[in-house]
Amino acid sequence: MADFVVVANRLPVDKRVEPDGTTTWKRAPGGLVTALTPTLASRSGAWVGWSGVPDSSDDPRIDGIGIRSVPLSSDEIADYYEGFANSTLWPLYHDLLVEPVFDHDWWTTYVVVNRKFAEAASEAADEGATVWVHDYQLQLVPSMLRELRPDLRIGFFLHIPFPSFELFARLPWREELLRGLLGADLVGFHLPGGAENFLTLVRRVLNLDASRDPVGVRDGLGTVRDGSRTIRVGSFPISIDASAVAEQAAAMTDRAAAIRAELGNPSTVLLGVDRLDYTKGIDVRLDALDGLFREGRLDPADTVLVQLASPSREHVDSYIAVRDRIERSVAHINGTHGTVSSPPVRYLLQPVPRDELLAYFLAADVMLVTPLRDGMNLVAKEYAAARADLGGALVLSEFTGAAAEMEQAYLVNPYDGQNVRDVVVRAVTDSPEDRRERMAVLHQQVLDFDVDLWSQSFLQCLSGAAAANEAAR
Ligand SMILES: Nc1ncnc2c1ncn2[C@@H]1O[C@H](COP(=O)(O)OP(=O)(O)O)[C@@H](O)[C@H]1O
Ligand SMILES: O=P(O)(O)OC[C@H]1O[C@H](O[C@H]2O[C@H](CO)[C@@H](O)[C@H](O)[C@H]2O)[C@H](O)[C@@H](O)[C@@H]1O
Repeated sequence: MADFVVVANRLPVDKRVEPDGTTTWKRAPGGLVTALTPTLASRSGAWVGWSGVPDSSDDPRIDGIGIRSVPLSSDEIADYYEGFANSTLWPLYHDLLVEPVFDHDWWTTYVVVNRKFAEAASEAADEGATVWVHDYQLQLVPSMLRELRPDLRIGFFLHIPFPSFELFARLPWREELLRGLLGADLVGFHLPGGAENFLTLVRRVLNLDASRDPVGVRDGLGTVRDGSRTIRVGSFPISIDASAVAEQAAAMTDRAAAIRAELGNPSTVLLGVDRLDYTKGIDVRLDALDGLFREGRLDPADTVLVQLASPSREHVDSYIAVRDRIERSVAHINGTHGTVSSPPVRYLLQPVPRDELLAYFLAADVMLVTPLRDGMNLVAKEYAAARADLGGALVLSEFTGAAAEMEQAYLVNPYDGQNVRDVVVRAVTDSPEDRRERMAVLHQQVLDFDVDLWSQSFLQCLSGAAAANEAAR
């Protein structure tokens, strides 16, 4: 039984089946795991989640974290994960970048799978434990869990944007989803705008008393009154373990120089690092590069874009389509502007080891982060943390959560191709002093507002919110 339980769609471990048939587990390198490991280890913690493969129920113990697998069948993965989570909620919450599918069978499976997670959390949690539920895949878990275990302190955090009334209200299951979230004592979003959208929806869809004041960052919480309970609503921008990133990156300078040499020592190295997702705007930066070569503003013989993409949600139609689009665009640029020996775009569709990724950050003159919509975008923060040398420049879409904090980046509107091209040229050609000044602010900013601040501020607000509800009870 655990005193602190994290519930997330994915477990913080990767399962590997070796060639001889044995199974090994490795801690996954994600930010959430890094953020929560100290709390999990110090409070006898457990993590409830799915292994990422069908029908897996092993419960390994990693770094003092108790793992509790929620086994999902292939049909459940298709309807809950690829279907309702990633073909209904993901596109709807990301401003309809593709058309969301509304399918009643997917919804039924979403309810069934959310109940499995709630039951597993209920079994893992000690009397009065704190349970922190994460993300859009599990929005029904807070209320299901509260019904099973009224003694628990329950927090919920959404990692992706939370949409306006006009978008969210299209969901046939809008009331159920809002009610699901209201099982928590504290509901957290990256940005105040998401929290304010939630308060408006609760007022208009459920007719509950919800505060109207602007929500602050890490304080100035909103409130919803639901019977005798008060649900707090706040903004907690996630971050990274910036000092660890800076330290690891500092050891990679030789490899960074070797990467530049492997690329033919061009004057300008541009870099993109993303999950292969249509929200990330990989095509936006490829179009900009094509345009800049055509306009003669960048020289294809002396410029290289390295695009590191990690495969994601590969069975979902919209992900198959975006992969096709990107690969055609890479071939077009290399075919039109390159030579056999020096293609201007180097594209990799595979996850890159962590150290190597940090070396690419150091090797890049300009990092291109151009999503059409993104809850936060940790890549932007990792790049700024890695550049303790104050080199490099960050081009950052205004439509990321990170842009709200990283105002010294070269901000772009990814929907305005002309603007993207102009800003990329500025980031490449600005004086070294101007670029250094911007990077100094960004680097310090990610060191000051790190992932520890994110988790501690959320957990502190959760403790206050839950204590108030317990007193009222
Ligand atoms: N090709 C890649 N190889 C290795 N790691 C990657 C790759 N692409 C993305 N990542 C890592 O995955 C994480 C992505 O987080 P984020 O930018 O917040 O977006 P999302 O969670 O939507 O994928 C970062 O830690 C980043 O370093
Ligand atoms: O689990 P997957 O389906 O493979 O997807 C990976 C994760 O993608 C999403 O990440 C979001 O969270 C980041 C951290 O808060 C944020 O920076 C980013 O903007 C979001 O897109 C998703 O929300 C996670 O649940 C997935 O695990």
